[in-house]
Order: sequence, then structure tokens, then C-alpha cells
Amino acid sequence: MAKKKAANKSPKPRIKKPSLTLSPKNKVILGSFLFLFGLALLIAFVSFLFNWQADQSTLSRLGEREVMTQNLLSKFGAGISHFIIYKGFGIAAFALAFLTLITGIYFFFNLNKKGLKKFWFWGIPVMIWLSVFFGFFAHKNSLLGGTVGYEINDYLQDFLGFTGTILLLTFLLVVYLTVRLKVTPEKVVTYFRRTKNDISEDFRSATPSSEKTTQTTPDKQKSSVIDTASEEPSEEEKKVEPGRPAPDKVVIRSEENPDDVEMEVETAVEEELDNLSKKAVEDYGEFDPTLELKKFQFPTIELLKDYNANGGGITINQEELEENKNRIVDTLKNYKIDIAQIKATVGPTVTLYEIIPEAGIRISKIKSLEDDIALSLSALGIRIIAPIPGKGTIGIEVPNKKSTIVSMRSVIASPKFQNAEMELPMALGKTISNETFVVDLAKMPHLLMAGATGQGKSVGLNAILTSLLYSKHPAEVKFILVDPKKVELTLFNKIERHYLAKLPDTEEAIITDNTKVINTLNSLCIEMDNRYELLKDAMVRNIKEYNTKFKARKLNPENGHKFLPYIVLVVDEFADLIMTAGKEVEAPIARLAQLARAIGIHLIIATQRPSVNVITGIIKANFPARIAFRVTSKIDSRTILDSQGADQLIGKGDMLFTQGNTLLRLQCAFVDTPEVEKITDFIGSQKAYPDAYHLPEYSGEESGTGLDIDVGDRDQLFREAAEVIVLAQQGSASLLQRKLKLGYNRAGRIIDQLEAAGIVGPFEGSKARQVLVQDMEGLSQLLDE
Ligand SMILES: Nc1ncnc2c1ncn2[C@@H]1O[C@H](COP(=O)(O)OP(=O)(O)OP(=O)(O)O)[C@@H](O)[C@H]1O
Repeated sequence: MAKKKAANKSPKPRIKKPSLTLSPKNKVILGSFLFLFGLALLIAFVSFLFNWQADQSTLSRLGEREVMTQNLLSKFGAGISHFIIYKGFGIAAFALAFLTLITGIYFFFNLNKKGLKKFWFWGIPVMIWLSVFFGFFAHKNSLLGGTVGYEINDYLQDFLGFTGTILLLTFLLVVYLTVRLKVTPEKVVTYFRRTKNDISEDFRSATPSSEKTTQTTPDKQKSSVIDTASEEPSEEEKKVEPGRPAPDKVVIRSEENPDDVEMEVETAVEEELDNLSKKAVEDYGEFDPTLELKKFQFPTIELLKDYNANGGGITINQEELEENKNRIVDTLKNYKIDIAQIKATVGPTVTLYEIIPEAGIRISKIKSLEDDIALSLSALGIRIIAPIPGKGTIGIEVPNKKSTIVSMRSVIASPKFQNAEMELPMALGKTISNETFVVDLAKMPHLLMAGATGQGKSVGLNAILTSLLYSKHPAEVKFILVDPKKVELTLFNKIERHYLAKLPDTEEAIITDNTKVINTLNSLCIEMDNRYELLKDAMVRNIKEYNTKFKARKLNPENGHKFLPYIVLVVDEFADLIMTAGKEVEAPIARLAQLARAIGIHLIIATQRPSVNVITGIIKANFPARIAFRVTSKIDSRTILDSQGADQLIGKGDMLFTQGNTLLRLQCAFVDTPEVEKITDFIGSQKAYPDAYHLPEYSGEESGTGLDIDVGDRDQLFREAAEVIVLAQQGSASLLQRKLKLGYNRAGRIIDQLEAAGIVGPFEGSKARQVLVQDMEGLSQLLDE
């Protein structure tokens, strides 16, 4: 039926569009016509060059049959040549003949017309350029530039003068060479270099023919001769992929035994770069990750305060030095330890006295006198290093009476930081010999920081972040800041869209809520896995190689590849996090610490309480780099550094740094909150990305109570407990404890089961849980279901 309907439908009158495409037959006809016409033009033009003067008198009478012309194509040739060459473009008009000829070939063989369009697009301007150029010589030979060339040239000279016209033509020539022929200065240089090499190569290969013959002289014949393969390429060589260099081949042939089988030794040649990527780099240059914020300005050094401007700096107090020296010598003498030599190095906060004891003194003896020396010097924070590694001396560090602030400004301005060729340079402060200390976070690869309250942890974190802000573009590094104290890192909110990373759909980039940390950490683990996939795909081992490859345009963004910024996760108050979230935090942190180094995710973890349940073995094992500010006990010092010493520091940024082996005493650079504010204001006022860097989405479980409790696992007293709760309309475990005489654990378990059954609501902190069933009737209905 339907078919019938369709059949009955009268066909709509269609308007036939004129088709511009030619049938193959017509293409051959048109192609051959154009080809022959172009050929005819060429013949006529060439002939015109020799006969134009003779034929000129006949031009006015070309219509008459009896007029004779010299042109090979007779009157037609003379006429059209006169029109196109003499009246037109001069000898540049040959281009027209060639273009017609080529067009004929394209149509005849039905070739892709894209190339043909290019010929015309560039051919016509080239013809005009040539004719204008030859216009300069019109007074010598009017045929060179033709009338058009002469007139345009004359016109240009009227306005630009002779020199101006030449300059304009030169400019157009440069445009043509670079755009059409892709000639660049580097290419020209390499071309000449290669030619030079080729010539010298030829020259060299021409001379040693005598050597070749000498090789075959009998006295030099050994068991085998190595000579290069014959010049004629073998079948295999011919099969080598285009674009891939042919491997170097040598043939080893036994000379004594010509019947022996030849052995061919092939040395593999490194595969040439991907031609496409090479071309992309040639056309567009290397990928620049900073392009989006091209105008981004790094903060200036003036934003940082110069604490030593008013004659601060390290002052050497001779009296103090002398006094301390005498006391050290006297104290040691009291214990019958003689000193051969003593030397002092004055640092910003402490002075190091290096002593060489007389021969025969046991080092352990001096070490055991630490407290006595401290007592006699009546100073806190004395540290004895016996012996100083690599020096063979014993060091006694004594705090200066007047310490000097190491300003962030001085370390940032130091050449050591400015010239640091590091991925993530951090200017931590100054050593005891007053040298700026810069380390690479990327090499650490994670950093653990501990210290009692008020000893300089937050300042230390700010110093690290400031160093990175002064050295890395927003495209190169992203921070994830976790700040349970809510006040320490809030200033960095202003640079959210420049430097921070966050989970999509979260408002604040700085995480202050411990429960959100878990999601972020898990999301970071996903990011890590994704990055490893990308690295695997790109066949590289680390983020540096990956980004280099990406910049060289060897990785296709359409396959998910992108420039990967470093990610630095900073956690202030790690102890607080472990207390509230425990294993849930530890597991992803440990995973990241173990695996994230290669893919550019680095962790900086700070804690007040370096006890073993906070800094667990697994975390310690993966954080070889540690910073200890002053801690209150030797045990804490051992936990963080695996040795004592941090308990003897003097606070205020005095710190010990280790990267696995030796301990280094440093004075942390000081950066105050107003300075950080100025820096973040400076960056925050500049153009930013539309949003913070988005981490992959992670949907964690909303509640950690395990709501999928099996009905069969319910407590025997479940029903009774439910009734108690509904009757009292109060969802608390202590009520169950009292009424049913239960222990805390069992009551807690029953509450969880009640929550799973939908009788009470979720945990609400100190408040009792909400009861979701209003009366006993509702309860029995629910339970029967
Ligand atoms: N590198 C330093 N140079 C000079 N003074 C410093 C330095 N670091 C810290 N201080 C001083 O110590 C004070 C406390 O430092 P900071 O706020 O960093 O301590 P904290 O360890 O973070 O304490 P909390 O754990 O309670 O936050 C600073 O206000 C400053 O006066």
C-alpha cells in the first residue's frame, strides 16, 4: 500500500543545475587543446623574439591574406606575440605559455587541481614582478619588460623613486622565496654547508683510489678485507623506506679463501625524525606552552623587602668570637683535650668553630661533652658534628648573639638561583658559610618538613612557593594547597587561575576541609595514572622527555597529548590530616610518593608533630629529602631526620636539611606575609587562564560508614534497638547502651545498621542522629518490607 502510494506520487519537476564538472572525454579534449595552444604560444613567442622587428610593419595589415610574416606561426603568431609580449608583459609572458601548457597537462591526465591552482596563484604575480623588473631596462630593449612592465615600473618610480621601487621588488621577492619556496636563512646556510661537505667528500673519495689498490697488495692481505658495498644499490637497499636513511653496510669478504661465504655487517642508523613533526616545527616553530599567557610578567625583585638595607648583614663580632673560642678551648682543656688548631666561620645565625684536636684524642670523647660545652658557653642550640664529613675536623656550632635575617630578596637575587638550571628550583636559604642554597624539588623528589609550632615552617613553605613563583611560568607549574589551619596559605587564592589546580566543580582552590583532601588525593592518583599512559604512549621515561617531545611537535594533541605542567602538592599540618582521615589519606599519599616522581607530581608535606604514627615507615621511605626546624625532643628529631640535632636548633628558621646522607644546617630565607601578598597581588592582577587547572574528576563514597550492611548480619537486638530509638525519637548510641545494657562498640554497630536500614540519619558530629521513622507503626511496616 505504502509502496503504491510512493509509486503514485508524481515526480516533482526538478530544475537541472548546470554542472561545472567536465566528463572525462571533455577533459581530454580541453586538456589537449590547452596543451597544444600553450605549445603554439611558446613557438610563436620564441619565433617572435627573432622576427619581431621584421614583422612589425605587417601588424596593421594582418587581416590581408597576401601579407607575409616571418613568425613560425605566421600572422596569428606575430599578432598574438605582439599583443602579449610587446604590448603586454615582455619576456615574462613566457610564463603565460607555460601555464597554459601545464593546465592542458592537468586536464588531459585528470590530475588533482589543487596543484594547478597554486601554479596560477603564484605564476601570474611572478610574471608581473618579472615584467616590472625588466621595465628598468626598457630603454635598452623595450621587449624585455613589455608595455605593461614599463608603465607599472614608470608609475612606481614616479612615486617611490628608483631606489624605492627596487626595495619594493626586493621585498616581494623575499615574500615569494619564504612563502612559496620556503627558503629560510638557516636552510641557505645548511645548503651551503652541505655543498661544501659534498665537495670535500668528493675530493677525498677521488684521491684514495690508490689506497684501495694498496689494500689488495699481497703483503697487506690478512684474513679479511672490509670495503664499502658497491655503489650500485642492491635490491634490498632499494626497498628501504623513503624518508628513512639507508643503513651503513660493509661487506666482509675473506681474501685468502675467495670461496668463503660473504658476511654483510649492517650498522643500524637512527631513524630520522618524523617528517611531519619536522615540517610542523619548520612552519610554526616549537610549541610554546606559555603562549596563552604570553604577556605574563614574573614578579619583580622590588616586591620583596630588603631586611639588611640599613647596614644589617652579617656583622663579625670579634669580641664574641674570641670569647667563645677561649671558652671552647678551656672547657676541652678541663677534660684533658688539647686542640691543635681552631677556625671560625660566621654564618647568619650560627658560627661554626672547626677544631683539630691533638693526635690521639678520641672523637667520641668530644661528642660526649656536648652538654658540658653548652653549659660553659651558656648558650642554647649548640651542635657538635664529630667529625665533619669530608673534612676531618670537629665542628662546634654556636649560635650568634645577634642573628641576621636571611631575606628572600637576597636569595632570589643571588646568581645561584638566577642561573639555576633546574626544573623546580627552590631557594631555601643560606648555609653556615653564607652561601645561597638552592635545590631542585624535581630531583628530591618529595619533601618532608617538620618542626614545633612557631619555628618557621609556614615561612619555609612560603619561601619554597615564592621561589617557584619567581622561576616558573603559570603554564609550567601548578600547586595544590592543603591548609587545614585555613589562614596560612589563603593569600595564594589570588593566583588561583594562574597557578593553582583543583577538582572540577569545587569553589575554593585551596583545600581547608580534610574530607575534600581525600577526593583531591585520589584525583591526583588518577592524574598520575593518566600521565603514565601518556608517557607510555609517547615512549618516554619522564615528564621532561615528554614535554621536550611535545614541544618538538612529535606528539599529536588529537591523541590526547598535551603539555604537562609540574604539580606540587603542599600539605600544611599533615598530622591533623592523618588524625582525621587516617588510612584514607595515607594510602594515596604513599602511592603518589612511590610513583609520581617520573610524571612531575611532587609532594611537600609539613607537620608539627613528627611522631611515628604520623610519619609512618612507608612515608619516610619515600621522602628522602627532609627539613627539620626546631623540635622539642630528641625522639622527634630522630623521627624526622633519623638522627638527633633538630632539638638543638635555635628556632626562627634555623633548620637542618638532608637529602639522604649528610645533614646541612641552613638558615631559612625569611618572607613575610605582606611580601607574599604583594607577589600574589602582582600576579593576580595579570591576565589569567579562564579557570584553575582542572584535575580529573573523582567521585568518592559520600559516607564512610559502610551502608551496604547485609540484613543477615544484623544484630540480634536490632529490632529492639530500633524500637528504643523510634520511641525516644533520638538516634544516639549512648541511649542504646543505657537501655539495652550494651557496650559502646556493639551500640555503635547497631546504629550503623539502623542507618543502613534507613531508620536513623547520617552522623552529625556531636549532635544525635535524626530519626527518620516517626512511630512504631511506620517502623513495623519498614521492617516487614
Ligand atoms: N627564616 C626566618 N627568619 C627569621 N625569622 C623567622 C624565620 N622563620 C620564622 N621566623 C619567625 O618565627 C615566627 C613563626 O614562624 P612560622 O609562622 O613560620 O612558624 P610555624 O612553624 O609555621 O608555626 P605554626 O606551626 O604555629 O604555624 C615568624 O613570625 C617569624 O617571626
